[in-house]
Amino acid sequence: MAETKIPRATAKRLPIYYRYLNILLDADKKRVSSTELSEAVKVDSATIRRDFSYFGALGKRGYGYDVEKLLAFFKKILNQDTLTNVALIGVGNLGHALLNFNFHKNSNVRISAAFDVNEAIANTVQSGVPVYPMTELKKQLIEQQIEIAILTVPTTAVQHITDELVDANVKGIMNFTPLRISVPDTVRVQNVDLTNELQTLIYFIEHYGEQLGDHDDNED
Ligand SMILES: NC(=O)c1ccc[n+]([C@@H]2O[C@H](COP(=O)([O-])OP(=O)(O)OC[C@H]3O[C@@H](n4cnc5c(N)ncnc54)[C@H](O)[C@@H]3O)[C@@H](O)[C@H]2O)c1
Repeated sequence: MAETKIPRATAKRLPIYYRYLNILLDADKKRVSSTELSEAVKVDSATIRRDFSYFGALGKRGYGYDVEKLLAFFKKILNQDTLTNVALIGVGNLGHALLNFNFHKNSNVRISAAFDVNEAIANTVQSGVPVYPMTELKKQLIEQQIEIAILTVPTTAVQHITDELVDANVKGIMNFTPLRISVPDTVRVQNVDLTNELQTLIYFIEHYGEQLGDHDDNED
């Protein structure tokens, strides 16, 4: 099951389904139809059925989906039962904001170590997270078995740091810098660019105006 290859757009929707299913469980709901789910998460029901179909037939015709079963299933797929420790590199404006936020509500992910070249911030604790000097990067990542890193450093430093992360066996990088980084095939990069997202939003509003629905995601 873990090896199922799913489209990126489907993967991006899984946490949305997961969050809503938790709400249903808290409300003691035993089952949910794809139409109900569709209205709640603002994804059309055909897409939901197709997304779920990548994992085999999970629902029953005329019955819908069993909330508990579906939740258990997503929990496993999304690794919700294991805590994932993440490193943050660059404790500046954006880094501080992320440390402060630290994915509280999504308790299976947390930033457990931060790194910065600035001596004034290295060897301090920020929002409950230890900040290490860059000289300790590889040692700490390996010791703490951290395989995911968030990059919030200036663009000038980003490729060099990426190479160090790769050398420390990091498997996934969330890149907040506007620069596209080079990594080997074994490493996955997720770029986050707020300017792009805003520009896309402005484009859609200017070109499609009132035809817009609630879509918040690109299709595959
Ligand atoms: N993706 C987005 O939506 C978004 C939004 C804002 C900022 N950014 C980007 O995020 C990055 C950080 O922005 P910021 O406003 O927090 O910058 P900042 O200058 O406030 O912080 C950068 C931090 O990185 C540290 N740093 C510098 N060189 C380093 C190195 N070689 N190794 C380790 N740490 C190093 C600095 O000491 C500083 O603490 C920039 O690349 C910026 O373009 C992205």
